[in-house]
Amino acid sequence: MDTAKDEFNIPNVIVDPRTRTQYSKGKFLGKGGFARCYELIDTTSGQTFAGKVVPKSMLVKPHQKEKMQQEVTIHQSLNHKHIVQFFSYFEDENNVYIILELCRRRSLMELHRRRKTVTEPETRYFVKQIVEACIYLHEKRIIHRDLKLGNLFLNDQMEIKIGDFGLATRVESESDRKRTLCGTPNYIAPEVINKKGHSYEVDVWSMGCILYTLLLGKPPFETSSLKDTYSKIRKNDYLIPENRISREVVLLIQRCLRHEPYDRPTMQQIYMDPFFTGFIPATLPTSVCTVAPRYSVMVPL
Ligand SMILES: CC[C@@H]1C(=O)N(C)c2cncnc2N1C1CCCC1
Repeated sequence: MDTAKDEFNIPNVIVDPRTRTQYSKGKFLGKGGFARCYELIDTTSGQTFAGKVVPKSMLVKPHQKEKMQQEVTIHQSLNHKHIVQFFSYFEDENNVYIILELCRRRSLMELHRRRKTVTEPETRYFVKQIVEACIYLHEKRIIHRDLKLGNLFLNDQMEIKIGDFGLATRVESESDRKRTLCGTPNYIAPEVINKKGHSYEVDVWSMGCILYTLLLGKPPFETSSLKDTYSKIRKNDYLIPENRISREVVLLIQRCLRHEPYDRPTMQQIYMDPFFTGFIPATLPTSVCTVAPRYSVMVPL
């Protein structure tokens, strides 16, 4: 039973006027920014999607409209195995609807909360897919700017799908350094806090935070207040407990978390890092959402 306030009066059948596809409203998935999100089922094909429903009453200021347009324009232009597929965007008199690929196993945020730390093979498995998608994004001159566990979605095959391009931007030229970022990225880089120019390197910074959080169970700069966290980021003040993770991943995290953007590796260099020469499972069972996997090696009887 959806007891939303009437501004979200969502009809039980939603029609995409361009394709005349009819969707029936399914399970409530949760809130995402201004949106209430639902499973939407195509009544003809039976395929289920993830739908973001944003009331137009929330898009009155031109600035909000432009931000949403930018998110749609960027996301619509993407097509990659490890990026959430963008299917459609349309509106009716009350709402704007965005139709996205459904990821039935939620995100790395839920997995992290349940598992606390994950094994190095699992980390290689997940981070390899994230980096492949980021190489694709950076080649298209797109910076995600808000890579975090909650935006790294998982489907039933436990494959990573990067989503939420709400803070993403396009780099006009190679020398272009972005100066503004409207919103608060979760794993925010020092050059963004200090309002210096920023570019692709902010996504590498986030990768360092993601590696650290998955392997050590909490973010590198976490404190009880945002101000203190920003101060630790500015001072590059973080610790990696020795002997809990392998030497090469300590070195990789340290390189991704270098204070100066130009000292950080590119996504391509991360992909070639010795860390990825270690064992990488070809697939992961959905049980890893709750318990560590056991890797078995076949030996002839
Ligand atoms: C539809 C919004 C968001 C999302 O972007 N995707 C791709 C997604 C895909 N599959 C399930 N949920 C998704 N979410 C959740 C819904 C509530 C908060 C974030």
